[in-house]
Amino acid sequence: MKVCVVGSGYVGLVAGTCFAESGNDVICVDVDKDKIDGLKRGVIPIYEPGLKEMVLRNCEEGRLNFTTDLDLAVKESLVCFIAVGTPPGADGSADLQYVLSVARSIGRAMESFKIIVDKSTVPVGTADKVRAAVNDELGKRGTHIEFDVVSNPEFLKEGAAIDDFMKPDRVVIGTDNVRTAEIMKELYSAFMRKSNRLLVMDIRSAEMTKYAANAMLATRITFMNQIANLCEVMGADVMAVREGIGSDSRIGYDFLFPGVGYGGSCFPKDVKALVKTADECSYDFVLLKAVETANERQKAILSDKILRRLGSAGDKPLAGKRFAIWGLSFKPRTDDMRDAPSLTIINRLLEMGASVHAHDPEAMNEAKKHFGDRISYSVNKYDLMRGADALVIITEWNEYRNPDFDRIKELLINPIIFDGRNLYHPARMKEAGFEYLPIGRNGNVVCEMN
Ligand SMILES: NC(=O)C1=CN([C@@H]2O[C@H](COP(=O)(O)OP(=O)(O)OC[C@H]3O[C@@H](n4cnc5c(N)ncnc54)[C@H](O)[C@@H]3O)[C@@H](O)[C@H]2O)C=CC1
Ligand SMILES: O=C(O)[C@H]1O[C@H](OP(=O)(O)OP(=O)(O)OC[C@H]2O[C@@H](n3ccc(=O)[nH]c3=O)[C@H](O)[C@@H]2O)[C@H](O)[C@@H](O)[C@@H]1O
Repeated sequence: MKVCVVGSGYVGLVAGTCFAESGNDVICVDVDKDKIDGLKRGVIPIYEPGLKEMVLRNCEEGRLNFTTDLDLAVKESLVCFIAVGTPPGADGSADLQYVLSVARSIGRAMESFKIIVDKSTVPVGTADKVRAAVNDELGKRGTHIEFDVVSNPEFLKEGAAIDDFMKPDRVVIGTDNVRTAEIMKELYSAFMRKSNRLLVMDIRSAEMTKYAANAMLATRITFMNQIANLCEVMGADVMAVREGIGSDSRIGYDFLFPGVGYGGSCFPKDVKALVKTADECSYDFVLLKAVETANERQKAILSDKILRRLGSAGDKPLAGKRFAIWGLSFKPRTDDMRDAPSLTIINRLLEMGASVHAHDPEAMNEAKKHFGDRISYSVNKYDLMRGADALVIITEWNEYRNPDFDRIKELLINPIIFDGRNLYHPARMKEAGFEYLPIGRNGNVVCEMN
């Protein structure tokens, strides 16, 4: 099938590449000329495991192409995906300017029947706006061409994007047209081997499904963060509690890891957008508003602990203190720093007068865009600890899981570790001579917890 994907970011590039991998002819479009020029030379603009190899292979075999020429891509394709950003506007609602601008461009370019698929995360009712924008452009041209608008939200996770796309738990197709549903089923058939859960539903339900999924996951994480905070005061251990509740098949173990608050390009903005959608309909979504507030507080948990343990009086209570940071990206296996908790935590440490020295396996270039030379960076994860007052763990990269603790103890001024991701066993850290401050753990757990 001939497919174009407009927007070659995390979602568009992964979707386009996976569609090419399953034998389709795909053109990925972007307005960013540098990005497209780079992709043509095999330079992948993001870090996503497995993506580079797959892009190179499909380009070489001629099924995957890159262009800034949207007109040409649209003319040559039956299915046109919109996969551009929907960032939060000033009031928290999803900013649809990029989606609607692409819809207009498609309306100006199309010469035959098209299936226009909205893959960006968009509020309920956006498909109607896309349809109106395309019709408006066709009207300006004084022409009538049939087209269909489909909602096909994406559920991939960064860091596991290819696997999530090729082996999805489900694919959601929102359409009111049976023939279009069949074409979409054919396009996705290669990915339906793990589960045959291709769910065809009405467009508005498909649009809502995406927000409901992200809001549910954000709520679940927030719930666990609050349980962890309570465990800490009550002397319980949140990792034992996780085992205890996760074993109930109605609850399950996934997405119950407490930490420094959820971040990333989607949970924060999608929770905000859903609250805003509800507000616009005069529905007070109290639960999600509380989730947002609780998550903001959670991002301050680590810096609050640091302040309590190492702070002094005055308006710069951490002046003269030096911190080694492990992990900058919002989660492991990505270089994405959009809404990363590390931004809040590090800014807070800097405001309190501390100096910050950071390591991340992939995100240091991204971090430089945010912090510039206000912090220093180290490609070696131990060097930055020399003379530091404590180690602060923000992101759970695998390479931090079994470090050389003797070396850490030698380098730090104080053997203190503030762990925002509960990577180590508290009892063992105590034996090793560390003062270990995880999230919601008491160190009395005798058995190993996963
Ligand atoms: N990042 C993720 O893990 C996921 C994102 N989503 C949703 O997918 C959408 C896209 O997200 P990302 O891929 O992360 O965004 P991104 O920011 O990585 O990529 C968007 C791309 O669109 C391009 N673009 C903007 N306007 C354009 C235009 N008029 N024509 C052509 N290209 C244009 C930009 O240059 C950029 O390369 C958002 O709605 C997001 O909420 C959904 C699931 C997962
Ligand atoms: O709409 C999106 O963009 C995507 O958002 C999330 O994916 P992503 O943001 O890539 O990453 P997650 O693994 O979901 O992590 C999000 C945040 O939650 C945090 N998290 C996750 C899981 C957990 O148990 N605890 C926890 O604190 C992570 O550290 C991270 O900050 C969803 O998981 C995807 O299904 C969705 O498609």
